[in-house]
Amino acid sequence: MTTTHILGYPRIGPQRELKFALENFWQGKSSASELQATAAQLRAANWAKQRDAGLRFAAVGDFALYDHLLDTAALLGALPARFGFDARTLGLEQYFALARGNAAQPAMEMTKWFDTNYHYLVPELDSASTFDGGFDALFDRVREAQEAGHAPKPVLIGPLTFLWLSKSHQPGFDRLSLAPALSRAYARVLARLAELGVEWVQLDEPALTLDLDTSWRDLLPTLYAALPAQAGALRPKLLLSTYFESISFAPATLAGLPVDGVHFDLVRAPQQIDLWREALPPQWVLSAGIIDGRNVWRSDLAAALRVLRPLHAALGERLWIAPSCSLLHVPVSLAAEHGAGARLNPEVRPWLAFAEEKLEELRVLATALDQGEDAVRDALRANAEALASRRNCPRVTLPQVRRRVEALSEADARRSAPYAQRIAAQHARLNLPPLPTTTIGSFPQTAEIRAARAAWRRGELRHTDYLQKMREEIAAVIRKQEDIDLDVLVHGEAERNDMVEFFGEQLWGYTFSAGGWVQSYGSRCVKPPIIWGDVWRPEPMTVDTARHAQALTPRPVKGMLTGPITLLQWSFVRDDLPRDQVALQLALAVRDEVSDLQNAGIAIIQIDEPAFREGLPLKRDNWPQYLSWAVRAFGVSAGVARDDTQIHTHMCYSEFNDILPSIAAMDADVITIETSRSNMELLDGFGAFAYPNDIGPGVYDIHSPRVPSAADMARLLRRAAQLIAPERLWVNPDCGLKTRAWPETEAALRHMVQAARDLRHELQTHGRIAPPPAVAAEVPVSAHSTCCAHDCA
Ligand SMILES: Nc1nc2c(c(=O)[nH]1)N[C@@H](CNc1ccc(C(=O)N[C@@H](CCC(=O)N[C@@H](CCC(=O)N[C@@H](CCC(=O)O)C(=O)O)C(=O)O)C(=O)O)cc1)CN2
Ligand code: MET
Ligand SMILES: [Zn+2]
Repeated sequence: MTTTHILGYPRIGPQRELKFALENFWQGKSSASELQATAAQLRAANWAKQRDAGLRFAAVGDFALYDHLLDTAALLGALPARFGFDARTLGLEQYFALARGNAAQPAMEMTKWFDTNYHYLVPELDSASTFDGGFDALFDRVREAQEAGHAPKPVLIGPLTFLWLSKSHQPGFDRLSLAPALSRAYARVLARLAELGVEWVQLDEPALTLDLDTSWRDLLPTLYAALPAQAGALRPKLLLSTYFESISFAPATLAGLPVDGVHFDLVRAPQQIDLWREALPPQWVLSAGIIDGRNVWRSDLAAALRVLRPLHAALGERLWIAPSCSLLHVPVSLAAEHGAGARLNPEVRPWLAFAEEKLEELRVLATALDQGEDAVRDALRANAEALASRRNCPRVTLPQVRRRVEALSEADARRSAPYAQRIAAQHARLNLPPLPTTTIGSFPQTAEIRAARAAWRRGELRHTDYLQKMREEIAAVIRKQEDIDLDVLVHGEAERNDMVEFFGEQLWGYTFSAGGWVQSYGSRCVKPPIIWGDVWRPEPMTVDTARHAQALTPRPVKGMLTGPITLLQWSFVRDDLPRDQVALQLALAVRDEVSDLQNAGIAIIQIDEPAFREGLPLKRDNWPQYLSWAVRAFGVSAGVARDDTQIHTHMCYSEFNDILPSIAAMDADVITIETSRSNMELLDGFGAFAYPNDIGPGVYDIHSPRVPSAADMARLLRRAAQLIAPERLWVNPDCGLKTRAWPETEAALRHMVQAARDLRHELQTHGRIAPPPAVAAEVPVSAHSTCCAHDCA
């Protein structure tokens, strides 16, 4: 029989049960045992689903209360030393302190998992990291699954990926030196799993798909050296699992590792199978990741069978089939998308498969291989019909949209004058002081705002009443900003559920689930909208709101838009059109909005691109192509702005230095970026590269409720002023304030305005800004940048 399995299942729950259980626990509204009971129920339900779909194994270890990389660090006994915790006795309070910070320590750093919108906690290693003795939860989970009658297949981050994603802040320490100890720790974990009767373990090694340098490539055998060569008493069989790209190592290199099979992502990198078909070691299994784990489209089962049949003929039982990667990245089930409250376009619904439906696809594929296609004739026919209805749907392709994209010229993607000329026109129009202060767009999304939106969606609040409430909220934040004395205001984004979903809801070619939540980090989720057809903007999306906000104040209020690359990156995107084409369609929609905003008298328009870096391909060879179309798409959206319309962009969560020339080529008049967590280190790159336009380096971390002092922020600004000419410097927080509460927001902004005032005074009196005083031991903020700390509590 063909083995079917999954690399992991969503853990948030069909109704986001885990989110609410976590937030209740953090707020003291429920006990630890209630939280653990919810978690156990979710695991039991997930395993039952896997069994019902005929999967051979139940994935174990894919579930985590906060993050699975944190769980791996705990399992290995490799917790950040600065917390002083013993992994063997890790309690819930300590676990969440690592994830969210506590009074003594900022949280572990959080960053994006490869090219996804999932964020993991970055393990911190140093020369004292020993990996001896970790947290035992994984073994308990194995027993839990066994007791429920399942065959558990534990899922672990493999040693190479673990070490690659870890960081060390100890000067002069190279974490590569930890490889032998880490290898022994994995050997111990595997031996314990073998004792529990575990047959197979999946070691996730997505780092094998990256362009690693020689020192990292050479490390691979060392990292696997302590694992016994033969699967037997001391270790279970090992499936080396790779995803998101093709494996960057030659088959001969991997063939020497003591593993028993390999998993390939055949959705992102189907061509790699040709190389491996011949080279697969004779005892290994080949796990074909044939169903898209990153997107929501129903698979083409006939096409999948065309790939699988020859593999099945050649490999027999050594062929396994699976989704391309963990199903963590897709919503749980389409079951919630029927009946009352459903928002999905009914025409599009049959074209989709969320996690639960993907399990069923696996069952059909395996049955077709084992028993012949007749055994699943009806399912295959239904699949073919759904695909045909998608292919032939006249609403998917819109000739007028295609023509508009084709007609785009190079000039359309550029502003008509160079920055120097534009900025002069903008200074004349805006008349701002030096070091102008602003914020990134959103103000706290209060429970009241969300409740009003939920009531409106349920039909309990009339639309006009909802709109009126949002207008009142906007008026209140305008007054508040005037009172704080910010120079460039924002309307606060109260009316937006999410910066991507909000625009998707107003664009043609998009549809939305009612409950299609995907975990972004911890308890925070997103509901990515779905692009199924050609995109265009039927009418203005933000102009009324922008006009309303601007009418309330003489100060400039920024028009606030999400850029084409972020709209693309944070949506589920159609797979029947190249991404660059979808990006240009989105860019035209944003361009139309920019045009309408400036015609309505809005002088400053921000086009957010926080996902610009995230969209960068995993392999460097593919960077130039992406960067070229991504910069062009941004250029198309901004290119319509007149000289005296100031275009801002905003980026966060990014390692920008790799792509500075492209950021410069976007040619926004002002870029605001996240830098405070790295103590302005990020700005070194902008300084060295001589970034040409205005910059607002974030002066305070919005991920933590901590209120920085004016002196803290002045110190960062002084650093920034050494790298960027003061006349090009703006003063702003790192990112939007939607996850914060009002008291700390107001306090921090008042300090920020004070810091700007002080330095402005110094600049005007002395003609320069002095460097920051040398601090005896400057706290390396970057060493422990915080994450969502306390967001939800
Ligand atoms: N798409 C996206 N990706 C991003 C970011 C982002 O802002 N958007 N920011 C970065 C960090 N990631 C983040 C991801 C999520 C959230 C976040 O705040 N998520 C909220 C949900 C936001 C939302 O869509 N809210 C909706 C729906 C809220 C909701 O759950 N409503 C309840 C009922 C409402 C109530 O009574 O409270 C329901 O539907 O059941 C709204 O405001 O309308 C959450 O998990 O709590 C923040 C940052 C990177 N990636
Ligand atoms: C994740 S970037 C967020 C930008 C958006 N304008 C906000 O302030 O929330
Ligand atoms: Zn941001």
